[in-house]
Amino acid sequence: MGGPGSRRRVATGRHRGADQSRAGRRRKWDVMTDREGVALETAGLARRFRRTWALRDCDLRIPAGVTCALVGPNGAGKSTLMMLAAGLIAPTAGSIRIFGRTVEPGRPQPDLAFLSQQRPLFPHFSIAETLRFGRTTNLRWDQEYAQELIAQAGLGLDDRVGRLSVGQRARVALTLVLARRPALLVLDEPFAALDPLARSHVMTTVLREAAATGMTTVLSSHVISEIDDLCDHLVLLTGGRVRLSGPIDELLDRHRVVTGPSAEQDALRGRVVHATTVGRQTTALLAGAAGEDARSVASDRWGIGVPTLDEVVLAYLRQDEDNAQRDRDDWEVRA
Ligand SMILES: Nc1ncnc2c1ncn2[C@@H]1O[C@H](COP(=O)(O)OP(=O)(O)OP(=O)(O)O)[C@@H](O)[C@H]1O
Repeated sequence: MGGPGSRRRVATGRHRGADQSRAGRRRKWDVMTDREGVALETAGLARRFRRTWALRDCDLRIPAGVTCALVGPNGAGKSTLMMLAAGLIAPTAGSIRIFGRTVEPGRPQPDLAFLSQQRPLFPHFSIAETLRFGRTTNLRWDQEYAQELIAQAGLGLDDRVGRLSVGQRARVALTLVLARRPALLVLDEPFAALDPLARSHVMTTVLREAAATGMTTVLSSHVISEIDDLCDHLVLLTGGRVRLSGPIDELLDRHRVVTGPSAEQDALRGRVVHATTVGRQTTALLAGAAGEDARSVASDRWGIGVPTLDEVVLAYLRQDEDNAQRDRDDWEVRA
């Protein structure tokens, strides 16, 4: 298990200078965009669909330049947050700002490019026609880069979109958003339905762009192992609320996973996010416990380690599940 210090994410400084010539060429697209500071900020953001609150009390800050994973179970509000950021729907309450500018629903946002889960493309268009469509419908468009990405994908401009594989279509759809040179790229489940090779191509393309230009990326996914290598920032949504948010290294450092005798687990009380007991052994995720600090609540009979991202996310999801079950039981007792 690597400690927090050993985690070095690909999207960070190490690869920033990877392709200086390309970075230089791209600087013209940085105009009018503050890539320092905060990329996305929400205050009391909420969205209701009829009687369902898809998102509530959402106060978030995603710094510029990070690659941020938006995770959470089905129906947690991930797509809703992304659509609010893209200005495709209006908030019921609160506000959302992209690089300091309040998002006004329906107004174009040249700094942001959003790719929805459906990856909308016209099947009867050739790739050349698809790129032409991109050029005419976007305020900012880098045709040279679009063609470069299509060539990298091994595709021809005459290829018909309707005859492409799911993975190839994903790369055309990604080209359409990247050629807009966004300062903030928002991808809703970009790896869904992709085989491992196609997934890796999509990841590499996004990382290269982020490394060369400092682009901020927010992407949703259900597969933690997928985002673990790719992202340096995490937002966990459950039931329309932000459950965890921050740099992944810091989140891991604020938790410890402990394994020890279940007879002693009362000593951990107050720190446990979630515990699982099998036989006489308990494994628990402790919050707010870094290094020696965890030793103050767990005796020498407990093993203490830095959790994986998977362990942290799962513990919070299980805690929510347990709380929901407890609420249901309370209702039944009262009824
Ligand atoms: N257009 C809509 N009309 C009614 N309810 C909606 C609409 N869009 C979303 N919802 C509801 O809002 C909640 C959040 O949905 P959302 O799609 O944002 O979740 P999600 O985290 O993206 O889920 P998934 O991982 O399944 O894509 C759900 O309860 C969903 O049913």
